Amino acid sequence: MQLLDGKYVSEKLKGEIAEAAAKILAETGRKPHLVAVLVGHDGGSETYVASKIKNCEAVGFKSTLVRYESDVTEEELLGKVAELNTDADIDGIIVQLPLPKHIDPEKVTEKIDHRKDVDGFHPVNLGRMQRNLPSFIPATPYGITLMLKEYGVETAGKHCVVVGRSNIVGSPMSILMARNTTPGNCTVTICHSRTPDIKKFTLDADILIVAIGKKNFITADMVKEGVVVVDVGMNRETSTTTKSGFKLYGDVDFENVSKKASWITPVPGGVGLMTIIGLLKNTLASANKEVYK
Ligand SMILES: Nc1nc(=O)c2c([nH]1)NC[C@@H]1CN(c3ccc(C(=O)N[C@@H](CCC(=O)O)C(=O)O)cc3)C=[N+]21
Repeated sequence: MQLLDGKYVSEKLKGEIAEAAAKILAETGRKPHLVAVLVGHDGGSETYVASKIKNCEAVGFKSTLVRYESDVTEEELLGKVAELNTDADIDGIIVQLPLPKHIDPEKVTEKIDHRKDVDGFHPVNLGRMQRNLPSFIPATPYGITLMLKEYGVETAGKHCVVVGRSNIVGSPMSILMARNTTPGNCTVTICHSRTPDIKKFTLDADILIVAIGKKNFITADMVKEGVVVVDVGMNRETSTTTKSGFKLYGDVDFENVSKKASWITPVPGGVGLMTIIGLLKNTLASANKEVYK
């Protein structure tokens, strides 16, 4: 088993991103600027947004955190997004998901100017990605492709099984792995809650990407020898042994599945760290007007 090490890859790519940001600063006198909007106090979201902000600062980006209480109205939030859209100093806007039930995430996602949509969730970006046109690619799937590329994992002609069909991971991931790109050119199967026998598909996977949100969902009997495993699970449980009071678990029984895998991502230290890199790279591309003029 070889580790797909998110810590190693993310540190390396952060170095490259920091160099590019320094170049922008030298040439234009400005820094790439990300605005993150956080609604409410959900522990996970707060941690992830804090990590995004911290990493922006680490690579020389400007970042702004906009906070609302969970009783903010949809109207107020949409108004804020409209204001951020027209602010010329802002390159990227993300609204952290999930949002409280009274706010429609689709409305918020579509309100963000697709030219500043560094989460890559806007329908324009999703459509452009599917057509292999320049676009912002959702941060987690983007980070996963960067990881596979860094380790030179072969994907062409392989059977890639994606477990989960969410808008932010499973669905865009399946598009990326089927595209005529590197990584890509896979035969892709998407499994979800209505797939009667998921094991039948996972057992045939050369590459298995799991984003379903259930601790230890993938066990060793569900995979074949030599499989490449990407664990997108971020299952937080309270813990008395960690200083944060939480412990993070993936969707894969790492201890046993790793014995059969050729490559595998750990949790933490895998995909989560690469998500940050995807976001930073999108923000950099926006500042450089690489996707939209
Ligand atoms: N609009 C929006 N964009 C997102 O990109 C988005 C979102 N909403 N909602 C929630 C998910 C989740 N997410 C993570 C980011 C970083 C880590 C991360 O840094 N993980 C570290 C450690 C985390 C820890 O220890 O708690 C790791 O896996 O090693 C994880 C998860 C972004 N998301």
